[in-house]
Amino acid sequence: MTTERRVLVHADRAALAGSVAARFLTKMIDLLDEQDEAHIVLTGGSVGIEVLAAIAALPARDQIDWSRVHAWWGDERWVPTGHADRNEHQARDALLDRIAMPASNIHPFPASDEGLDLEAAAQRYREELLAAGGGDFPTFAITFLGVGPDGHIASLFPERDGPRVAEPGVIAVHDSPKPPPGRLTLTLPLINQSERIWLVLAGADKAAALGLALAGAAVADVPVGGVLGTKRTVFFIDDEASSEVPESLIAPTSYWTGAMDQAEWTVGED
Ligand SMILES: O=C1O[C@H](COP(=O)(O)O)[C@@H](O)[C@H](O)[C@H]1O
Repeated sequence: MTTERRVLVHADRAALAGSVAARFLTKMIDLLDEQDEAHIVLTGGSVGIEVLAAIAALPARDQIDWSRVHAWWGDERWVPTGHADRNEHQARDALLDRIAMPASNIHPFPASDEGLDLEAAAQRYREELLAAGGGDFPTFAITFLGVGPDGHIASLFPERDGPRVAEPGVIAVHDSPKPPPGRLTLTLPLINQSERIWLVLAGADKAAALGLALAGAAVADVPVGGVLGTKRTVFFIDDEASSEVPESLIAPTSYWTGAMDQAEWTVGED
């Protein structure tokens, strides 16, 4: 376990998405050289989906054996199958429909039209995770998280019960302050079992939450402050989001250096 959190600042959100996409593909190629399969966790949110689209745009995506990759989600909005607000729907549109990942490797949360209530849906996702991990939760190689202006991650919102849940698992959320009110989310202890957590956020409206989180604000008030992967925790941000980040936390960064169709980028250790 490392308590180190790195902040990599990019000129703008397009540079950020391209840089994260390139790092992701590089890391996946390395991981799949070392292990049979990898479980990844996707996020919704504006930058999270832009990152997925940037991955889809890189030719290096075809160097990944996607049959050895399993995709999960950190949270989902309680709306029907195919609804435009579903994080699953947006991720399929941006990336999953464009790569050769087998359908059985894609693990969306249940949707609101599947005949389950929120609690039963959370339980079903928990069971699916445990089955994939052979009785334990799978080890997530890379977990993407967006961050809301209020400091929420996944569907763990400030001043709600979710960030206080102390057990690794999946919970139902009935009172999300951001619509829709019903959601499903991994708990913070389960998110923190991820080897690498890559937070992606951009825009001046995220700067205050990020600054508070890095300054050690209480997790119940600023949930993103409680995020810590077992190997790496990296905040990929744009310049606008960086205004309240202490200088000492900003790593000498690696910026995207090439056009989206070139395999040219500089990467640090992830
Ligand atoms: O509702 C959600 O919002 C957050 C952040 O979204 P953003 O558009 O402000 O970047 C996202 O991380 C989460 O997965 C999603 O359900």
